[in-house]
Amino acid sequence: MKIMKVFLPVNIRIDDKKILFVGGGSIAMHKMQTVEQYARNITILAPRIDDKLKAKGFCEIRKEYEKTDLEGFFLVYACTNDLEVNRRIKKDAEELRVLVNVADNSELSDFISPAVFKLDEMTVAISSNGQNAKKSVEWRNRIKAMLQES
Ligand SMILES: C[C@@]1(CC(=O)O)c2cc3[nH]c(cc4nc(cc5[nH]c(cc(n2)[C@H]1CCC(=O)O)[C@@](C)(CC(=O)O)[C@@H]5CCC(=O)O)C(CC(=O)O)=C4CCC(=O)O)c(CCC(=O)O)c3CC(=O)O
Ligand SMILES: NC(=O)C1=CN([C@@H]2O[C@H](COP(=O)(O)OP(=O)(O)OC[C@H]3O[C@@H](n4cnc5c(N)ncnc54)[C@H](O)[C@@H]3O)[C@@H](O)[C@H]2O)C=CC1
Repeated sequence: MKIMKVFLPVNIRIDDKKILFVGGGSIAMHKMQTVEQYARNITILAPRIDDKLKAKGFCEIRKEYEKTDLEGFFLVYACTNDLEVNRRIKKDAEELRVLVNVADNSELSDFISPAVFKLDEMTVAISSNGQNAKKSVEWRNRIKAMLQES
């Protein structure tokens, strides 16, 4: 029998760590909106990077992914539109002990992204164990509205 995936909620320290996004399209942009509220040491690696991502001024590497690109990174988000490349990133990251999020497959991910509301030092982070992202967003929005009322 296949074991069900389980994700432990943790707050992981990243101020002294490097984060890599492989792929610079709409999903990378989407994830960046949360990550950039916490991290500055971000690198985007892709042959083509969307203008909106470029405007953020993070480090850019304009090339196709290869295994050595992972060296020195703590977290990697595999966000290319090539599912085979995303799987290769997963395999390489495992070998190099880099924690990986595979945008198209939470089953292959070491970590997933919760729905976040941040206000100064306070954070609310909602997850559905990767099973119902829409519901996570809905809960986050309700809690956010409630907090903004009070
Ligand atoms: C596993 C995970 C990815 C990961 O992190 O690995 C995942 C997977 C999937 N998302 C899907 C759909 C959508 N996801 C969003 C948006 C967000 N998704 C996020 C997280 C996660 N989504 C992780 C699990 C989190 C958890 O545990 O709950 C948020 C919270 C955070 C972030 O991405 O940064 C971010 C809100 C950002 C914000 O607002 O702040 C919207 C738009 C919306 O609702 O606004 C749609 C509807 C699109 C539409 O219907 O058009 C589907 C398709 C099936 C389905 O419809 O459910 C899958 C399944 C799959 O791809 O396997
Ligand atoms: N987790 C989620 O919530 C969702 C995830 N997805 C998945 O996210 C992935 C990305 O989708 P989009 O951002 O919309 O695609 P996109 O087409 O906007 O961007 C793709 C990016 O990948 C880059 N890329 C392609 N091949 C590469 C390689 N060999 N090395 C490095 N970079 C490479 C491109 O240059 C581009 O920057 C897809 O696999 C899709 O299935 C899609 C919807 C929801």
